[in-house]
Amino acid sequence: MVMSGTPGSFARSVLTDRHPVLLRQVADGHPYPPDVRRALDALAEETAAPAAADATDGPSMGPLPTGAAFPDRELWERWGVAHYVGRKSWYDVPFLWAENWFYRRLLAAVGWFGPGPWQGVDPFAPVKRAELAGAEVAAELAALDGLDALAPGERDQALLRAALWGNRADLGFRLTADAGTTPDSAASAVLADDSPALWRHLAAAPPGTAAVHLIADNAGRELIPDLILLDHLLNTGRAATAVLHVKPYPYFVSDATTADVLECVRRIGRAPGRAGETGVRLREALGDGRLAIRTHPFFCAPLPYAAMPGDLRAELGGATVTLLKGDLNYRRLVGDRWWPPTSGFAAATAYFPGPLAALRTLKSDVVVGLDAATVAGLDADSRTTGTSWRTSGTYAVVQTRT
Ligand SMILES: O=P(O)(O)OC[C@@]1(O)O[C@H](CO)[C@@H](O)[C@@H]1O
Repeated sequence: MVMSGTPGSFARSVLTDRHPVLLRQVADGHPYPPDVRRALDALAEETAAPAAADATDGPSMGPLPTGAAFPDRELWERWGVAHYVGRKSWYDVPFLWAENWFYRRLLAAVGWFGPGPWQGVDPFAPVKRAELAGAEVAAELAALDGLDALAPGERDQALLRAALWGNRADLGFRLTADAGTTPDSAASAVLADDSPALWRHLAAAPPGTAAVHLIADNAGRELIPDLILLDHLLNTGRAATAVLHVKPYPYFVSDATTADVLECVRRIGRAPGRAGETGVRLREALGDGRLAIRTHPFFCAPLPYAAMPGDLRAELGGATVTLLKGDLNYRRLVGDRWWPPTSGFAAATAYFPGPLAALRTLKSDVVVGLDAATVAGLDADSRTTGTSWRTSGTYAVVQTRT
């Protein structure tokens, strides 16, 4: 199990380096009143790094307020709140637990669940909005015009790759990315690429039957290529229906919510050329139900997908394929554990209720399904550069179990 406070680990650095920066960014993002600012400061203090770099003690994880501000209490109780909250230090719990409770507490601090005037105001909206208005998004949408020049197979692959590398545009990752950790495009590589198997699997579905589910990760520059990929699958008949699973509330900085889906569809539709046409089709597909949005609460659980509840299991079990986007979904898919990187992907995901494909850039320590020679080469490179190949965002995987 990856723990939150292991000395020198990536997980610990998320708590000690990334979370304080994020709390400051949230406080600066909206003109929050003094009580919200005090609550954010209190969360920063409670979660601050222990004085010694190898210590895992410190204040225990604090509770949420009672009553209306904690409408999801029952769920969190089911997810294990009694084991950790009020009992364990932030640095002495599973990494997944620490991160998820942190984001849930952050939402409480800013009044997301209300009641009150800040109810439903996304604390991450300012950064999400800035990204959507940026030049990168405009350029990526304009690049769609070039797709006409490609052969159909190349077009498929270009759109899949866009969705894959879109995962690099994670606003949480960029909170602490610096010159030493900014992904180097020239060195980027897909370390395991099962995309041919994914395309074969989709082609094998009887015409007009395929249901493609996509468990989304980040909004903005990741969600746009995800939506474009889903439109492409619908438009070319490889999917009869598509289901987009997003978070029920703002989470992990830039994770997509329903509001973000609508913003992205609007942004795509406002673009000239092919992108604009895609935006029109996406609106139609949402309107006629070929593209559905789901917001299952389990997507905000501090647990691996092996623990998914029966209703979600049944829904994903009916998918022709489920595409899982991003790093956090990958951690939850294989279990947040120190797997040897050469462990089998199929074995780690055998419990999953249907065919699946993980599209993920590597931004945390967990990985499976790599060959030994690749791992040896990457380890040697990391020793030379001092930057871990597992967390730099330089590498990616497309792994399937069909
Ligand atoms: O899931 P994503 O957006 O690809 O990545 C999220 C991430 O960068 O943020 C978390 C740390 O804050 C980790 O789970 C992971 O490394």
